[in-house]
Amino acid sequence: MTFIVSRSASSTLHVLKSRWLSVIGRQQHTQSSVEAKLIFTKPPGRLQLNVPTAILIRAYAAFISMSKPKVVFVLGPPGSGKGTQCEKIVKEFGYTHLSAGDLLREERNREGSEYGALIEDNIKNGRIVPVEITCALLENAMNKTKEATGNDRFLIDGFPRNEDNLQGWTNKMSDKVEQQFVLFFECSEQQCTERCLKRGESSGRSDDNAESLKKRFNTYINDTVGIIKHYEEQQLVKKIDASADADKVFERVKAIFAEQK
Ligand SMILES: Nc1ncnc2c1ncn2[C@@H]1O[C@H](COP(=O)(O)OP(=O)(O)OP(=O)(O)O)[C@@H](O)[C@H]1O
Ligand SMILES: O=c1ccn([C@@H]2O[C@H](COP(=O)(O)O)[C@@H](O)[C@H]2O)c(=O)[nH]1
Repeated sequence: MTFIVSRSASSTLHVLKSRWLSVIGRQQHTQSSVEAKLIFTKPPGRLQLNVPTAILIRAYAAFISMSKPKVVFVLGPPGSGKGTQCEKIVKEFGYTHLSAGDLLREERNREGSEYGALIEDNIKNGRIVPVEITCALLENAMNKTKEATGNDRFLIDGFPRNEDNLQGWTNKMSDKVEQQFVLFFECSEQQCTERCLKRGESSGRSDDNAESLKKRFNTYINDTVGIIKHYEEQQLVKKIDASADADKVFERVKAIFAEQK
């Protein structure tokens, strides 16, 4: 018999966490015939339950999966409206928006960053920064958000963009997160370029110019499209026509998020 004494039902799973190793460490305790005694000691009453250990193990497995941050990747060509739609999703559905590009620009601007020059060189030329840098920035931002706000649902905007990104993320993060789906904004090069050039009149971005945009599109076609195909093969992609105005596009986005539990 395993005794688990807990102040309340809600804290029981946390108790289970600390007991998990000792429970599964002994083979006979994984048999469903072996019972664990759950004792809730929260006043005013004292509730005692006998629960098969196998059920506790399943509950704990569910708890572990529930407690993994949920991630939606947001992909599409430069200027397709990823950032614009992410802001709307944040307001309506309570996700935290993490733009890989914004995190890289922030790191580039950070005084003393050893990666500043390398990041700027890549951004200006529309190339992809090595995944070790981007993945570390993303993981750090996820942890900080979780700690500060408790929110563990993330829109990761503009990542993964190439094979190096995909491999690096898979190796380091795939066991730590629950991948919900990939939102893919489809929009023509001409329309996206027009949007970015217009944005360039005020954005101050070193890559919102015709020369950089040509390079960014080449990278998108040569590298990122393959990543979207990879997720399509896994039936993870939700494709959206992003050529309409932002509110119309959001109607389509909303329908996708509304069908998530
Ligand atoms: N549906 C839309 N119709 C017209 N303009 C849009 C639409 N969505 C976004 N924009 C404008 O286009 C520009 C690019 O949008 P946004 O920054 O959201 O795209 P993005 O995909 O995040 O771009 P990037 O990958 O280059 O960061 C912005 O100036 C934005 O206001
Ligand atoms: O995962 C990423 C994301 C971005 N970059 C670099 O930043 C620029 C700008 O990205 P936006 O998403 O348009 O803000 C992009 O062209 C890359 O150079 C990256 O390397 N890795």
